[in-house]
Amino acid sequence: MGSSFLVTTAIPDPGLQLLSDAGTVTVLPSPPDYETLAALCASGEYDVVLTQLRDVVDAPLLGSARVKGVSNFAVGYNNIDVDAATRHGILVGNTPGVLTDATADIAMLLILGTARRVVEADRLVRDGEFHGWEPELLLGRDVSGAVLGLAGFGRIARATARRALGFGMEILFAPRPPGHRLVSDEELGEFAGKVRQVFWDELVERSDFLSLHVPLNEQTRHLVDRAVLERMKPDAILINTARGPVVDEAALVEALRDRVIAGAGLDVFEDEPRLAPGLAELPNTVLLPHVGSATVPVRSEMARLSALNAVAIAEGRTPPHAVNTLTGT
Ligand SMILES: O=CC(=O)O
Repeated sequence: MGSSFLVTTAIPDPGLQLLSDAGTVTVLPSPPDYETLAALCASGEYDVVLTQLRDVVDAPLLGSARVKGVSNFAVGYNNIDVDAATRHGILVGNTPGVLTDATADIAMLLILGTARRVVEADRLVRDGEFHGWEPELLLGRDVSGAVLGLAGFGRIARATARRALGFGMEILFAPRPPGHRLVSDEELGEFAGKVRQVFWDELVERSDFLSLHVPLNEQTRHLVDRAVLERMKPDAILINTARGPVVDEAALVEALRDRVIAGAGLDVFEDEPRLAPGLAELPNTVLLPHVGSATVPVRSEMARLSALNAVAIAEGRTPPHAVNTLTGT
């Protein structure tokens, strides 16, 4: 008998095909609420559940779950309590690598879009307010020569650095702030001599654009709070393509309103899909609906990887990308 898969939200080709080649697939008609997902996972009917970022897979759910694995359709897995999964002998898969460039493109787009006021400019044209070339219409700021500060220096931060170097930016980074292991010159590889490693405080104070590339965990939740925003340059712009809760969004709205910093480019929000009150009304922001990985080829690769992870876990093989290992189970 083949394996049995629960898919909380339909995924693109070839994901569902790979799953159905390996067994029975149940795709839920709409995203499940927490109780529904917990009950389905506890039913014993499924070998692996294929989840989305909005599916909360916490310790109580995992405690009652009768599944071999959870395959997340994302590189981030802050929606899953991985320690609890490990304790209960449940493997967790994710989809790293395939979305690195697409997400770095969105970081660069937000840098350019905030610098050159693209949302305001687009609105002006659509509103019929473009009356011809003017010397002082919608003046923005230069990206070339500006300091880009990268919080974190993993795959997506490096891909962003690669792009930003092409735009003539000066690049600083702080590895996984606050206060994490420094990156050796050897590990810098292609970036040796091109980017400079600094401590978190210097990164905050020197960046013209501060771009966040850290995973969400207890160390990084509200990493950017009012105190950090106040230490940024008054003309600095905050870019977030990582996870919303890394920023205290209410404090950000206040800081943008009070001109403590100049702008923000956000692809992620603290309580998606809700926005902090006031955020949508601020002109000095570019707001995207969490589309870092949203290209046709990337979503298809994510579907392939998450399905391969699910099938491998169901069949008792090592998945291509697991974020935990089970020893002694
Ligand atoms: O945010 C998207 C992801 O983690 O893949």
